[in-house]
Amino acid sequence: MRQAGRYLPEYRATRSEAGSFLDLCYNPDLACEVTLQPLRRYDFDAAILFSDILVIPQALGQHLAFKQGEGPQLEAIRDASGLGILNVDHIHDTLGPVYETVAKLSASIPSHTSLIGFAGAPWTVATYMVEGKGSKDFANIRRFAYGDPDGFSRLIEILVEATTQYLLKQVEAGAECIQLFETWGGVLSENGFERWVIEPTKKIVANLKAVHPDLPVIGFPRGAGLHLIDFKQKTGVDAVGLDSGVPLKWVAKKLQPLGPVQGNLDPMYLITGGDEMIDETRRILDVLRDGPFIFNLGHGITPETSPENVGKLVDFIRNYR
Ligand SMILES: Cc1c2[nH]c(c1CCC(=O)O)Cc1[nH]c(c(CCC(=O)O)c1C)Cc1[nH]c(c(CCC(=O)O)c1C)Cc1[nH]c(c(C)c1CCC(=O)O)C2
Repeated sequence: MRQAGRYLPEYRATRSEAGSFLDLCYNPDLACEVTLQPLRRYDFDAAILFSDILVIPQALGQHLAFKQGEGPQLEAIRDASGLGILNVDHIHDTLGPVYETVAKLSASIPSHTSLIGFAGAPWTVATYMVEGKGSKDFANIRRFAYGDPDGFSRLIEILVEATTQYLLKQVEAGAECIQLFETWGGVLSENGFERWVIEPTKKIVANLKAVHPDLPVIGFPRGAGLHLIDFKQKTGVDAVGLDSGVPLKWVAKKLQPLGPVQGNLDPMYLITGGDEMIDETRRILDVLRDGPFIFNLGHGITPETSPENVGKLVDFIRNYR
């Protein structure tokens, strides 16, 4: 999950030194610094590369900006006629600084800390490319995907290719594990989920494993609900990230026997804190402790999070028996 960010004063300071959020993503020294900041405070077991899932559309040639308070803005591609601006051949020209960040991190994180590289999964990245920004109803992308599946699959194929190349370079630079963020998989119909979430993820996992058979890959299909079993079995991911809504007794019975799971504290508990945060964390650990399990949040940390509560959470988990 996202662990760096605006909840930390030292992140806000480094971000203003960098200029903008994207300047920070493409500045290897400063991106390395913000990745290390939460590790210094909390000594997490893993570090996640600081970058963003939207560097891929940008590297493919789509204009991207992050406007203060408004999130990402892209020039929307609403149908297949818009795909001509995308070019997979030169993505590393833009993404080079990200690989440099990974290499720097690999040299500077403690030896007991794992380094996670990441990318957005194709469907989720495509939502921003087609909607042009964050969306509430995903009407434009569903219209494109359902109305012109062949045209839409060209976009997904471009993303499968670019994402594979991007992740292979991250691994070459020192990433020890990969997480694929499928934040918006839950908005699709049953067939849509199969075609636009499971199929492309399966291809990326196969492409990565063809070169690095032992590379651990975590899939995080947020909002996937009952699709989680299919997702785990068909895509070939090693572990599955759980959003905060997934019922854990069901996970312990049906999903955890298939492989490690990761999750799923609602990040809002890091704002509210107190006994409620500890009780909810204990519940998660109690239900999932008997199988392979990585404690995590159910979604990224928010800017309003209290850094002190993160410390309390980590202490509780470290001392849990
Ligand atoms: C959908 C998505 C994005 N980015 C990401 C996702 C998938 C995971 C999820 O659902 O949260 C993934 C992501 N984004 C970021 C990371 C880095 C990981 C880390 O260092 O913790 C990761 C893994 C940095 C970031 N990416 C972003 C921030 C906040 C930027 C800032 O400093 O203002 C960070 C730290 C910005 C971002 N990036 C994105 C949006 C919609 C926004 C705006 C929302 C906001 O402003 O909080 C796209």
